Amino acid sequence: MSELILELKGVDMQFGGLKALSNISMSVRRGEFIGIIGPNGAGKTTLFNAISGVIPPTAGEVRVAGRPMQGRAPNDYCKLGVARTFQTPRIFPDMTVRDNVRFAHTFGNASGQGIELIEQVMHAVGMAGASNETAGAMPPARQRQLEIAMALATSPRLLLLDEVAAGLTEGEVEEVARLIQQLRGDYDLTVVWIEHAVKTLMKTVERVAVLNFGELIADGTPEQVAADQKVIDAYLGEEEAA
Ligand SMILES: Nc1ncnc2c1ncn2[C@@H]1O[C@H](COP(=O)(O)OP(=O)(O)OP(=O)(O)O)[C@@H](O)[C@H]1O
Repeated sequence: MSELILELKGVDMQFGGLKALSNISMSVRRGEFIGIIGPNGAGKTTLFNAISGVIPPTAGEVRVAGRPMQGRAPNDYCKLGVARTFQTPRIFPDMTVRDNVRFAHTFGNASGQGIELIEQVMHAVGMAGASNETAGAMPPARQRQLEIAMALATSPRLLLLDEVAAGLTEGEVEEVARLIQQLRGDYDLTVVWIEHAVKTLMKTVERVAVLNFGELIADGTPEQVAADQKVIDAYLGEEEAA
């Protein structure tokens, strides 16, 4: 069996009276490409926060590359090769694209890859020509691309993408999907991708996990998940009608 890069066991996230994640258990093998779908407020971003140590879970266990992550600092996640993007890009708006990527490389590149990685990742996401642009002046879709470049500059093994295709046209979403596929191969990544663009996501990923009201209601191949009545009732019926 191939190596498990991520394991969740009985993960809960309690926000006061709200249980945003409830007893989530799932594993991700090295090299897998997984999509996470579910209605608004289902707990998808909260799951990323739990996996990346941004908001550690209130119960249960997260393991990255076999190591228990409880009590670890965000830097430890980076050292173990976890990188993520945010729904609202977290970039330095007054800095240029290159300086943003350079920052990520300097402070997050635990495996010590040389500075040539900076130009390489900008090229990989199609931003080589924009390296001197001010990051905050770019449209949101470009800022998300920049965030992907920043994530890549940390030399990740596990890349968590949170709605990197939000607000794009169907054609653009397809382009993003192709880019992620390409990066996955080129950088030997395990990818977990949260996205509402279900049609493209289902065609792209190998496995889909579905959250609803903080519970994992399905986890399987896109075909299995698309045929699952619980998923259709909770999400897909509504998406198709939209
Ligand atoms: N830091 C927090 N404090 C309190 N409640 C939170 C916090 N973060 C998320 N929540 C709540 O947890 C629930 C899950 O939110 P989350 O953002 O994970 O959903 P989501 O599936 O990512 O939704 P969307 O598709 O709209 O991005 C929501 O009810 C949200 O309001």
